[in-house]
Amino acid sequence: MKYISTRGQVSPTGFIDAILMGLADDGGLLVPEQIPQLSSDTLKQWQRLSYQELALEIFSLYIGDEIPRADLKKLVDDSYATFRHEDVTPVRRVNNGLHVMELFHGPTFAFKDVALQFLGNLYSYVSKKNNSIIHILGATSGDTGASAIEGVRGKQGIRICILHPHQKVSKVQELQMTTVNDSNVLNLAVEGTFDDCQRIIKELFADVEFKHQYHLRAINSINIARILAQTVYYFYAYFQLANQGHTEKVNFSVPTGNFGDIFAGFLAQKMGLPINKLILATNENNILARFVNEGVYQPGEFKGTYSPSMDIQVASNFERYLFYLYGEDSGIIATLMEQFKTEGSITIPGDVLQRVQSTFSAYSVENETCLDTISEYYEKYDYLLDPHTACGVAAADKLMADGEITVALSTAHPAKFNEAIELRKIEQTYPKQIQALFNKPQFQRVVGGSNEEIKDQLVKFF
Ligand SMILES: Cc1ncc(COP(=O)(O)O)c(C=O)c1O
Ligand SMILES: N[C@@H](CCOP(=O)(O)O)C(=O)O
Repeated sequence: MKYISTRGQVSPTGFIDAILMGLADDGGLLVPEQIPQLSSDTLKQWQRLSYQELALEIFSLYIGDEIPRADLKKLVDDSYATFRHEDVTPVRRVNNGLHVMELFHGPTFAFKDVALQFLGNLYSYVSKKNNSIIHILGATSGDTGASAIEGVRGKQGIRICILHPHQKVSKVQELQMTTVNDSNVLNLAVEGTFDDCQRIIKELFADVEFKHQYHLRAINSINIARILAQTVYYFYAYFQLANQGHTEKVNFSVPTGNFGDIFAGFLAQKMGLPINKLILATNENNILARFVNEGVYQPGEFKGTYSPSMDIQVASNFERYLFYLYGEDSGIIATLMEQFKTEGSITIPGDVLQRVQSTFSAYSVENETCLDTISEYYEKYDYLLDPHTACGVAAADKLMADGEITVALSTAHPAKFNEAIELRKIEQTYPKQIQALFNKPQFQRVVGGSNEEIKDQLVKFF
């Protein structure tokens, strides 16, 4: 399998080079040259596979023989051995129409572990095998950072620097990142928003000379490995339901910020998974919901919400979706992204919007609705939702039709976001791994948001 850029100016490249490249060198995003197509026979054969077996099959399609199968199997097995649930991403029935897929059974209690345990091990494998230098630079609104650090802390040959918006992540997220005292980890708390952090790292990755000189690698969902790993659980959820006799198409409701998770669902659908609608749920930072409902992609005003990990205006994977929406025409994408840069918005015509709406429906969840949903599900079903998951569940309740089955992605454990939960006077017991964080010293540097200051920190650290 080769990987190409959404902007068409990078020669097709193999899987490992694509992972190491992260952001494409022309500023676009890497996508597979062809999306593998699965027959209904293959889907049937995969229906009884374990999570690990399924991951191995899906990764093999995208990696080919670049990694020997036995090595890939070991990478997969090691990556999911750290999960606390034997099904890795179990699906629970909540009521007749709604099932919740719990993606938070990994080491940092968020869905990011599913991909970042794998990517951490993959980087370690590549570093040893090819003698590559791995200097990771990432931006986080809280979960990616903690998960990426956990995936590589203490690993030989790897250093990681994570930018997070100072005092705009939850207390537990901050502790998960900043109580790590391994010498290969640097936490920079940026005075600004997540969008500022993401813009800085994208600009540093786009400075190809700097990127190559310091061997910068990505762990955010601009890295195609993240998307591929997140595709697996859509299949696994569908198979878990099929094994219970639900063979009809299902909806997936996805709390969305950077458009990585829902893009993984879109990719699964393009591979042949019988998905009805992808329900895109945002919080009050609703650029993507407005796009799906009105056809205009234009950042609004930043709002701090109860689901801080989705406080995102500019979605880094949106370009990948536009690429498929416009028939894989990299010329159009380069023009649209240039237009977004200069004019600050993209508007699509009515016929294109109809295509968007045949795949997605979208709902923007207000702060109070998010809390109401947490209270309602706790009281009615004795099930505690984290505020991000609550956005997905609220959107599913609003948008799914009678008789449909929807899987809502539960992207984080509620213990990570007690700031929201306690507003509804719900008392939760923290898992012991989270409780233990409160007694540890923190290590982070608070920095301003200029590229030069960050560069300076990186040069000293790497
Ligand atoms: C808990 C949680 N839910 C949902 C999201 C949104 O996912 P994505 O950015 O892939 O759209 C994030 C951040 O990525 C998150 O941390
Ligand atoms: N919500 C994310 C933001 C970064 O998203 P990514 O999927 O591109 O890594 C976070 O928790 O950091």
